[in-house]
Formats: sequence, C-alpha cells, structure tokens
Amino acid sequence: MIRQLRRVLGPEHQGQYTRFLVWATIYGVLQGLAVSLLVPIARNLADGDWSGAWRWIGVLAVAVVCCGIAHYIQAMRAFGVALVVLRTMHLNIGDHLVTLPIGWFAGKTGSVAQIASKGTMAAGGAAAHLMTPVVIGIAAPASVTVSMFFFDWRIGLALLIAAPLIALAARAAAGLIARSEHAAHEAAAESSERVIEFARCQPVLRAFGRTSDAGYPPLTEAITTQQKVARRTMIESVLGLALNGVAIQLVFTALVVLAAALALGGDLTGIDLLALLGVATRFVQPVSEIGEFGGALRQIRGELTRIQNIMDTQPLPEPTRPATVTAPGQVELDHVGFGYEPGTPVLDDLTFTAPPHTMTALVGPSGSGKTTITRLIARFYDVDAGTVRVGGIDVRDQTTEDLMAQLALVFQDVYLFDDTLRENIRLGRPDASETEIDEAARLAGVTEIADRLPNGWDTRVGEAGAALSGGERQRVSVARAILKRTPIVLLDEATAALDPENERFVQRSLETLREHATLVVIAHKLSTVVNADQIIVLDEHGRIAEHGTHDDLLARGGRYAAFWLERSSTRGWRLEAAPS
Ligand SMILES: Nc1ncnc2c1ncn2[C@@H]1O[C@H](COP(=O)(O)OP(=O)(O)OP(=O)(O)O)[C@@H](O)[C@H]1O
Repeated sequence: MIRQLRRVLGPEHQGQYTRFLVWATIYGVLQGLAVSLLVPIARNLADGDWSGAWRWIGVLAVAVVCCGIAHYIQAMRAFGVALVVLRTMHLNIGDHLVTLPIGWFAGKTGSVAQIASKGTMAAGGAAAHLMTPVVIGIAAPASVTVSMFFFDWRIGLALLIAAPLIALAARAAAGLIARSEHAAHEAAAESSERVIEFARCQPVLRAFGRTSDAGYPPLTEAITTQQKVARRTMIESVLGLALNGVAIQLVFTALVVLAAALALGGDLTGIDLLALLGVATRFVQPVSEIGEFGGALRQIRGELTRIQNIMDTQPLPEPTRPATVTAPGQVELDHVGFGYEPGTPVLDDLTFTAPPHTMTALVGPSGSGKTTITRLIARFYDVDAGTVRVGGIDVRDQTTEDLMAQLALVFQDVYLFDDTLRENIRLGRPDASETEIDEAARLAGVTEIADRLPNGWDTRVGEAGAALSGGERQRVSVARAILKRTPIVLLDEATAALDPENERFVQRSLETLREHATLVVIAHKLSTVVNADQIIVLDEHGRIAEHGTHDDLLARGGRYAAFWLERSSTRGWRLEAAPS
C-alpha cells in the first residue's frame, strides 16, 4: 500500500510521505523503549539499588519526553500528509482525466465521480491516520523485543517468535474482514445504482403500471442480495475479530506461562515477573491494533488500485509537432473502419468528403453508426482502420485544442451547467461580447426561452439544464455553436425534442450556421435531408448504401427512394432498415 501511495503521490511528494513514516516509526520505537525500561527499574528497586533505579527513571523520563515530541511531530506530519494526498490526488486525477479520450468516459461517469470523491477522501485519511497505528504496531513491539534481549534473552526469543504468529493471525483476520466488506461494498453499489435507475425510470415504469418497488425486480433482487451479503459480512467480520482476539490471548498466555516458569525456576524475581507482564501487555496491544485496522487498510488498497487504474489508462496520443490545417472546413472519412469492441465492427470501409460550406446529412437505420461517425470526427475514439481528416489533416496529427477549435458539437445529450442561460451560451466563446451573445441567442431562439422564464436571462437552468425541455436545451447548444463560429458544426437533430417551435428555430439556426460553416447533420427531418448538399445513406452494417443529393437518390430508385415514397407523408420521418 505504501508503494501504491507513493506512486499515486508522484515524485514531488514522496519525500514528505517518507518523512512522516520515519517519524511514526521513531514514535513507535520510543514507545516500546519506554515500556521496556520498566524491567530495569523494577529490578533495581527489587535489589534495593536506589541510585540505579533513579538512573533508569531518568532515562525513562527522557524517553517519555522524546516520545511526546515524536508524537507531536508525527501527528502534525500526518495532518500535512493527509492534505497533500487529497490535493495531489485530485489534481493528478483531474490532470490525467483531461488527457483521456472522451469515449473512455462512456458509462464511467458515476464510478469516476465515486473514485475522485470517496476514493481520494478515504485514501487521504488512510495515508496518514490509519498508517500511524499500523507503523506503531510494528515499530513498538519490535523495539520491545530487541530491548528484552538485553534483559533476558529467553523472553526476547519468545517475543521474537510471538510477533510473526500474531501478525499472521491479524493478516488472516484482515483478509476475512476485507473480503466480506468488498462483497458488501459491491452489493451496496449495485443497490444504489438500481435505486437511481428506479427513480429515473419512473415515467416508463408508471406508464407500464409498475408503481411499487415490488414491481421492479432488479431493485428487489439487488436489495435482497445486499441483505444476504450484509448478514454474511457481519458473520465473517465477527469471525475475523474473534480469530485475532484468540491468537492474541494464546500468545499472551504463552508469554505469561514462560515468565512464570522462569520465575519458579529462580531465573526471574517476582518483581521481574510483574514488570514482564506489563511489557507483554504493551507488546500485544499495538500488534492487535494492526488486525483491527488491517481490514480498513485492505479496503483503502482497493480504492488506491481503482485510482491507479485511472492513472494507468493511456492518454489520447497527441502529436509533438501539430500539423497546420490545409483545407479549412473540410471533413473527410477515408476507408474508415471502427468498432467499440474488438470483433464487433460498427463502421466498415466508410469513405466520404464533406466539402467546406456544405451540408451533409447522415441518414440510416437505428444503430447504423451515424452518431459514431460524428464521434470519430471529434476524435472521441480513434479509428481502427483508415483516416479521419478535419481541415485536411488527420485528426491524430492535431492537438485536442486545435481540433476542437475547428468543431462545434450540437449533440442530443447536451450538457448545461447549473448557471444562468447567458453564461451557458457564453461557454461557446468566453470572450464574446454581450451583443454577440444576444445575437446568437436570438438566432437560436433562446431569447424566447429567456422571455418565458421567471428571471429571464438570469434564470439558473438547474443541474444539467433540468429546468429546460430537451428542445430548449438543444437551442442553447445551437446558440453556443453559432457563437463559437467554428468552420465545422456536427449536429444531431433531436427527434423527440423537435416540437414545431423548436423545429422552426433549429431550421433557422441551420441556415445561419450554413453560411459560414460545414455542417454534418444526423438528419431526422425531411426538410434537412431535402436541403442537404449531399446525403450519406448508411446500411445496417455501417457501410455506405447510397450517396448523393436528394434528387440523385430519388432518381436512382434505390433504398432511399423506396423509403422516401413510403415515409415522406409521415411527420417525424426517419429512415429505417429495408425489409429483406
Ligand atoms: N459507447 C458505446 N459502446 C459500445 N457500443 C456502442 C457505443 N455507442 C454505440 N454503440 C453501438 O454502436 C452501434 C452504432 O451506434 P450509433 O449510436 O452510432 O448508431 P446511430 O445510427 O446513431 O443510431 P440511432 O439512430 O439509434 O441514434 C450500435 O450498435 C450501438 O449499440
């Protein structure tokens, strides 16, 4: 665990952590030494050697003062280390996360948040406060054992044998406790995920008449499993603690028996025996604490491993010498092949070019890979085969900053920050003037939203934009794109969110964006498709089935034409897979 912590902390803070461990060790050694001094003091008192006794009492006083000083220093260092661990972990994790491919975050936001908050807090506390009793639990008994060799080698030898026995029992107990607590942790995480799901899916569940938790089997199952695991955890934890306690009692009894035997044999005096019993008690207590904290330490090791796994994830490779854009506003996919999972291709040998200042409509059945194409253009993932070029340059030869400077993304899962409408639009270009923000808002129809809201432009939009409808969120996102004034805009036309008002604004925004940008649109509306300069029709295998303008494709009389005839009269037109 110490090695893991040092890795997570990075080279600049390793020295500070080492110094804390050294002080904790000094404190433990001094504790052991102070306790061991009871034996010579007792011996001298028994022999009536007062001057010898005072000498040892003096040594004891010095040891106690040093012990107090060491305690203070190590406590202060522990506090400092806890703060450094917390701060450094947050910074290191944050710095690393921004270098990871955006695709890596898919389905991981919950666990990343958990690791970055709970994981780092636990690791910060453990690095300092849990490590202290563990280090003392090793250093103090070790110092008692060494000291005992000076007073009676047989007692020293007995302690030397006893220490690893107690440590082994403590380790076994900690393993038992940690294993059951790990299972409890997993079961608790599953339950809370199901509760969140249950809350989020209320509209669907109610629509299907599932109005109680009994009507939602995954939640019921998760809670039942959690109860079973909690029972097992309790039994195993008690067993673990009992094992630890029994081992300590056995060792303690063996030490008492040995000391008593030596006393009976005349090798030790009664006073010696009493002093040794005191020493044995102080020997056993810190070792037993390792057992108590061992389970917690193992859990922390799990958190550290999860943090380390994030840190070990390879960042998106960035070029050392970024290339300069040669064809501003152009998007090209050149024999692109891609799959999220190995062996499951999503896009296959896809080639098309979206020339500058044109609109390309992507259409195709659900799951044909339209969204995936936009993700590859924005380099959320790297292609498996072929090349994606933006501005004439392979996206892998551009820095994220250079690539994103050319792109504005208007996706369905628009994220709005819990800030005012105006600040959410400003995100598109933080240095934009108020007039430019107003103009972008007017074009995208956000002004109408502001007029309706109680505090107008100063209304906060709630967590993730919860105070707005899906269509309204998309209008804010379009306003951001207009404000950003990038040469390329990737837009996913929301299907569900497009009521007539939203549709009118989105169409108007498309016209505005089209004046200065290349548009690649996942098109669901007839008007968008008809107005596009080119239509890319994907088949269900992620290949291009047809490619051309609306008129070309109609004249060709193929898949597009068939669906056009079938669906053109239907509102919410959408291209579906051809019946085979
Ligand atoms: N993050 C992901 N991990 C694994 N598979 C994914 C992921 N995202 C999408 N897929 C899969 O890739 C395929 C293409 O998905 P994509 O979202 O690109 O299709 P689409 O044409 O945009 O569909 P729709 O019109 O329904 O939005 C689907 O089979 C989908 O299940």
